[in-house]
Amino acid sequence: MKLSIFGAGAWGTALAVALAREHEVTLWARDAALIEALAASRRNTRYLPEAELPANLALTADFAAAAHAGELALVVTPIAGLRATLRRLHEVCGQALPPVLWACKGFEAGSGLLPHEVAAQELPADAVCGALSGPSFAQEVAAGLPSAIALALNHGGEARRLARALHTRCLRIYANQDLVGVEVGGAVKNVMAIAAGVADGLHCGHNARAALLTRGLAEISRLAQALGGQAATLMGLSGLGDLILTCTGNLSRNRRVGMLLAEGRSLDDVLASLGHVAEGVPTARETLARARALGVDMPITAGVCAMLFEQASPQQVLDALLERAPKAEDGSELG
Ligand SMILES: NC(=O)C1=CN([C@@H]2O[C@H](COP(=O)(O)OP(=O)(O)OC[C@H]3O[C@@H](n4cnc5c(N)ncnc54)[C@H](OP(=O)(O)O)[C@@H]3O)[C@@H](O)[C@H]2O)C=CC1
Ligand SMILES: O=C(CO)COP(=O)(O)O
Repeated sequence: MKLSIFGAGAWGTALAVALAREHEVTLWARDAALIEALAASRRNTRYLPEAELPANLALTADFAAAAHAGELALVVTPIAGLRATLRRLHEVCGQALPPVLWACKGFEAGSGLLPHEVAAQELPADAVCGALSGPSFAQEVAAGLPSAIALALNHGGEARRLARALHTRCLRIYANQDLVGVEVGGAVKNVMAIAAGVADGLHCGHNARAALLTRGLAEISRLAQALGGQAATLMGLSGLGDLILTCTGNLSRNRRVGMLLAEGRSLDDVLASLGHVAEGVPTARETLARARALGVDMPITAGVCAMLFEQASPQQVLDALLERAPKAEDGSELG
């Protein structure tokens, strides 16, 4: 299959390396100098230095050429770049728009929209499109280590066809019909990973981390259901799976943000030192706004927002969470 990947950060590069083992892949980046460097060294030293780029991987900074090259477009920019990339794809391809998958995780800053809601504003109503999301650190996927991710589409038959076409022994693709659940799981686990990094940075212990993941999953699930997703999805790859990976794996950038905040570093300093996107930061604010509009209680997310945007210290946020009144495990009041 001919695939075009838009975005040559860590994840776009890893997917390109993995998918080029089976497919004809073109990787596009907006930065022509980056593409030149990749072509010269066959390595993305800026975003994924560990991986060698296979000889059959085509590289380009020409958006239209990449758009026309693919029978499937994969948008792997951060969510901040999703809207512009979809708009450009539609402009360039018109009626010939191929199926589009996005791999970004988050709510769009400013609008608070999930990726499929952004797509509904930028692509024609009959576009076949959806999300690729799940527990998948770029370095491990590029190295060919086994991973499993979900593919959720607005068209069930196409989801199954594309899952079959993209599936490999090491990059296992599971079709899913719950686009809302898959997107909410992928977005909000990054907020929880910041919280988990803080808890571990404050040496709260293993019990605390397990409690945080479990109560975090309850928050994510409440929000997903209020937005029309299904609870079962959040027990799957793009819910529990990605939550475990990102909250416990030291390769996570969002978890690293939390750990550095717990050391007393400022958010600006932490983000400047990261060298990569940390989607949980802008998404925390949007998650909380959407939750509040829907009357969904998300105390961990609120704590992360207080720390990121209201100068609350990690210890103050931890204390506030621990001082909450007891509740039933399903979130109801004890009465
Ligand atoms: N890394 C991972 O393991 C995984 C990441 N993801 C998700 O994939 C998305 C991308 O992450 P990742 O590749 O890791 O991020 P990185 O920080 O490694 O790279 C970001 C890339 O996106 C480009 N970019 C940034 N803003 C825009 C924009 N507005 N328009 C077009 N391109 C842009 C950057 O280009 P430039 O250099 O020009 O700024 C760079 O190539 C995120 O939503 C992330 O949550 C999902 C699964 C795994
Ligand atoms: O989404 C990811 C793994 O599934 C990557 O997480 P980070 O963005 O926190 O590194």
